[in-house]
Amino acid sequence: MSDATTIRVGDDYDVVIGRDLLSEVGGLLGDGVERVLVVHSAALSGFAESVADSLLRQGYAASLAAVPDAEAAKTAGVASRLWAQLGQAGFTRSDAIVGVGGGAVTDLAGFVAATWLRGVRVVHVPTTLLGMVDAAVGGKTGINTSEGKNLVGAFHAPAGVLCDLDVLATLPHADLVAGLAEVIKAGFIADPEILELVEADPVGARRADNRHLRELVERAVRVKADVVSADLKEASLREILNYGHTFGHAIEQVEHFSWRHGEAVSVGMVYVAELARLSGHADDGLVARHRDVLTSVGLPTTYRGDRWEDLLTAMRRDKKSRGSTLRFVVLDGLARPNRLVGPSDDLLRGAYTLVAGG
Ligand SMILES: NC(=O)c1ccc[n+]([C@@H]2O[C@H](COP(=O)([O-])OP(=O)(O)OC[C@H]3O[C@@H](n4cnc5c(N)ncnc54)[C@H](O)[C@@H]3O)[C@@H](O)[C@H]2O)c1
Ligand SMILES: O=C(O)C(=O)C[C@@H](O)[C@H](O)[C@H](O)COP(=O)(O)O
Ligand SMILES: [Zn+2]
Repeated sequence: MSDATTIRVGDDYDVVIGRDLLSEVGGLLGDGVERVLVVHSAALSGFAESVADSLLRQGYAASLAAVPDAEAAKTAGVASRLWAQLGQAGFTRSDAIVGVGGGAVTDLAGFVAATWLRGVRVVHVPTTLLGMVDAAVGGKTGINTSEGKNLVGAFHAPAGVLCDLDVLATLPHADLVAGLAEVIKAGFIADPEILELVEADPVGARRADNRHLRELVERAVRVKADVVSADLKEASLREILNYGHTFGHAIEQVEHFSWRHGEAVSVGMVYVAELARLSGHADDGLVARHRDVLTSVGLPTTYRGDRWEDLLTAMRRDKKSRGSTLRFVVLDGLARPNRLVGPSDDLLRGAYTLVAGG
């Protein structure tokens, strides 16, 4: 761990970023743990076995739980199977769960940890860029229901997060690019230096061997750590991390999760940038910068599904809504997040027309 960077989140836990770290998970579990359940996607058992082997060598009773890949992991049925496994293995409050995988797996593992015995420790080992910079950090856990994305969940901070950049070597290119959406989001809401790094070398940004990868990960994690340290339960400030997500989650829902989360958030950021411009918050230059930087790394900026009514229904279920009033995080300028409350139907549809390409 000598070359690793440690970012503290509140007074609670560390996010460790570096290389060759998979055998270090035990060090993040804390005292008194005997049993560990390593939850991982069935499609990705190699990393999970490395983690479990290192835990066994350190004397933990580690076992593996394979779950379906990607969004198929985030269901009540899968959570229920894990609860059964924990019950049969006699998991107590001094035992722990380790989530190894992308954001879908860590959201599920975190949710099961939050609910088992009303809360046991969880350590996350994110294996996607998106997981490292966003999903594994901050304690939002959850599963989907047929009505929408992340509608059931809990805030449950992890005991630690281990980001081993080496694992990104096997990540499919499209998933790496999808992770850049949340990196770029952190740039727009709080750290413009991120945007400058991506804009200076967008081709490099799309590669797992990007020489700026570690700096991008560290900067995005710092943005997230600062926000959730101040507002874990999303009373107000934390909403800024939801930039682009109202429309993004609606696309995911309407398209039955055939879009990657990062791809949908990319279009969602352009949608909300247009909404900000139409409502007098953002200027033309800021909207153009969204399209330019997202396009430059290969992310989508249009949605051509012609599903406005379905999208609107899905947006109304957004957690930032209050009663029948939709609320959006908008930018008044670069790194100047604000809220747009109750935009008119004309405004909502006007922004949709602009991301639908005409
Ligand atoms: N809790 C939060 O704060 C938060 C934040 C952002 C996103 N999310 C959630 O995260 C999820 C998206 O996460 P994601 O983008 O990581 O996608 P994902 O978890 O669906 O993983 C994408 C794909 O990459 C594969 N994969 C993962 N790591 C790999 C590796 N190293 N090598 C090869 N293949 C690998 C997975 O098997 C999967 O097929 C969504 O459900 C989203 O809602 C949560
Ligand atoms: O951590 C947060 O807060 C976020 O909003 C980060 C988002 O990138 C993430 O996708 C989150 O899961 C969305 O949460 P939700 O509350 O809109 O379900
Ligand atoms: Zn997100």
